[in-house]
Amino acid sequence: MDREVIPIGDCMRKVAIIAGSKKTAGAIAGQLNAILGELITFIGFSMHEWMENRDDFHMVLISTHTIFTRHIAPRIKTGTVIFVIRRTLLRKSLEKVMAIPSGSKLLVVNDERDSAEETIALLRELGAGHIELFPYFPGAATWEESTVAITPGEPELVPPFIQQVIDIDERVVDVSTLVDILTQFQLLNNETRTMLSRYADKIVTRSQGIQFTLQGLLHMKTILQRTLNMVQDGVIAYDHDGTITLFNRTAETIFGCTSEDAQKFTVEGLLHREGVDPMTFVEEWKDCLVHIKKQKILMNRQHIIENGHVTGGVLTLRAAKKVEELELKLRLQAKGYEARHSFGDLITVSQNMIKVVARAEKMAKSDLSVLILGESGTGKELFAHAIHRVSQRADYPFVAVNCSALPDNLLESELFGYEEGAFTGAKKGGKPGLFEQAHKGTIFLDEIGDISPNMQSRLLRVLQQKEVLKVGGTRLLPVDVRIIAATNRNLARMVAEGKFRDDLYYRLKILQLEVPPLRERREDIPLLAAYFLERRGANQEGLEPIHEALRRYDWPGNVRELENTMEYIAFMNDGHLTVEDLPMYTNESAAVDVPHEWAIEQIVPVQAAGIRVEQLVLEIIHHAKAAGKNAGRRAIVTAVKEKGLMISENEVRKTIDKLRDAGYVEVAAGRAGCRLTPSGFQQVRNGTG
Ligand SMILES: Nc1ncnc2c1ncn2[C@@H]1O[C@H](COP(=O)(O)OP(=O)(O)OP(=O)(O)O)[C@@H](O)[C@H]1O
Repeated sequence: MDREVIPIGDCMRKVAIIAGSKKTAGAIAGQLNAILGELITFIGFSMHEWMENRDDFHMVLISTHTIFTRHIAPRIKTGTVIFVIRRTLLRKSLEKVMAIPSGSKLLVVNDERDSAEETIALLRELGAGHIELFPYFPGAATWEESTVAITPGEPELVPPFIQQVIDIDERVVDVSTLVDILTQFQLLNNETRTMLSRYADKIVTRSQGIQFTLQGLLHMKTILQRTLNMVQDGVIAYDHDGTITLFNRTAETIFGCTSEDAQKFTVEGLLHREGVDPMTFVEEWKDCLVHIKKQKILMNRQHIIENGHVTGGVLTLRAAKKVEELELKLRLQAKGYEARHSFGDLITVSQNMIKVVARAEKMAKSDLSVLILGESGTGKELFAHAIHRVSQRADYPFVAVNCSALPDNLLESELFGYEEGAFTGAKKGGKPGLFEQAHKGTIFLDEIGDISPNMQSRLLRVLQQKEVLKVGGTRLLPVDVRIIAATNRNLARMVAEGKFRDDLYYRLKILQLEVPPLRERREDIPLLAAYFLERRGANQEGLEPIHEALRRYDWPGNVRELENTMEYIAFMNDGHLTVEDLPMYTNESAAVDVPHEWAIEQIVPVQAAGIRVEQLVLEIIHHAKAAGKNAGRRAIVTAVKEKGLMISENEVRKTIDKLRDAGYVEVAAGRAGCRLTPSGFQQVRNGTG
């Protein structure tokens, strides 16, 4: 019958035991308290003592069916959880009975007829069919045919004519009743199951099913523990509330404590004791390096999930030796066969970019090819690394190839490898190709838009057939590689113009990611600038004047150009850096051009040309500085002339005074002349923009 479980907190669980006599009830309560007393309190009552409708117990256990039906049933409050206790014998007691010669006739002595008959029924049920048993209790008719009696702990009731008494001790509560009680209180867990199976070992379980299950559990746990003790890694299993359920020998060595001691802690508590932050426990751990007892330990954690819920987990711990292997792995990374960047390395606050990152993370989960489009320096390669790192291929190589860096024939032998003697200069024994090296991993083909038609068809074949043919080879080699390709070229247009194979294009672009240029996410500029400076440990002070200039610049070389600029600034910053010192303004080709409208054919006085003189002078100063020239009064007059305009030196002086008063220029002593302040620079941009 399905009953409701009892949802109550610890320490409040109270169970009444009702039996024929106070003595029996007390004995049963004593047994149960000895087994489950830490979790539940059991109190015994004689059936006469039990008051009608008591409601201060969560459960009532009754010693026999007869007592329940004849005496107690009408006196129990509706809704109370009731069980009739099943009792059995200790294993050693049954062994005594089984040793009695077949055909013997024995009395079974108890305090009441019912009890004596129940004991006989129990002995029969437990397999004592080889002897004849007769009930005996105080007041029963004397019957002297037998000289041997069996009694469950009541030798004082044995009649005097009996010569031998076999005391089979008090009956004990059967494990099936314990299971019922624990289930009802939702207390059936790994710990109580282990306790039950130990108990079941001592008694003769009345339910064979339960006996087998529990013995099986104990047996399995023993085998598991033995097996885990042979494992070289430390293994710790724990249940939903962190209680440690298994702790193997290596774990004992690592933590310097016995499995028994460890099991007094929760897994978090144990790690905390070693100074490992249990907060990191929220997520799954993978190759997490921690220090336990001054030893480098590599820790992995996996959740155990049952029916969609985390019901526990397993921690594995690897000692220093394995860590060395990881260091070897890191050395491999340096060779370029492992992804160095993850999504965490991608700095952005741009909503636009955040969406691209979210798409990339989604794409990473699939195993399809990815095509990453974007201008040079936008972070395409960074995306490729990050995608690999969270993909199912993360534990295998990540091989990056820049397709435009090598001539066609070299790229071919790099990608596909070659057989010995394939061409003059080919290495003895041949060479494996990068596809082969990337087996089970990812190959990143950067600048895919630059590959020749021959390479396009070879690549297409690899994608279609998942096999590579080495240069000079005849044997097809199966490879399992995911391709991530990237280009800053307009592949769709190249396809339309017949410069890129459409079949290859469509295979590559199954998943397509477009990384926006930096000028379309200017909000990222200050963040990236600070990040690059910080990465170099550079002084970030005194750079306020140039922040606006950085934000306004178009960054044709995108994040890479910004990174280089910040490297330059980190090196140059002496606290007096100005906008004019920035590389993009000192490099003439990249400097802000003087706008077209200034270019007037004839020599005309500036005022007559209707030109804003201040703006023109600002432009000229800026242009001169960007070209690395000085911007004194004379130079400005000349520059104005070159534009077909006319201005006197006096006018230039007055204009400069005005500009200085407005805070747009600073006038240096000597030949250096004027230079723009940040607001002067902004004024130039406003005027030209
Ligand atoms: N969002 C970002 N956060 C931090 N660093 C970035 C970011 N985007 C790019 N970078 C850095 O900028 C540099 C250029 O990025 P990357 O090489 O990935 O660009 P790319 O688009 O592949 O360039 P190309 O097309 O020239 O190969 C790298 O050093 C990269 O780490």
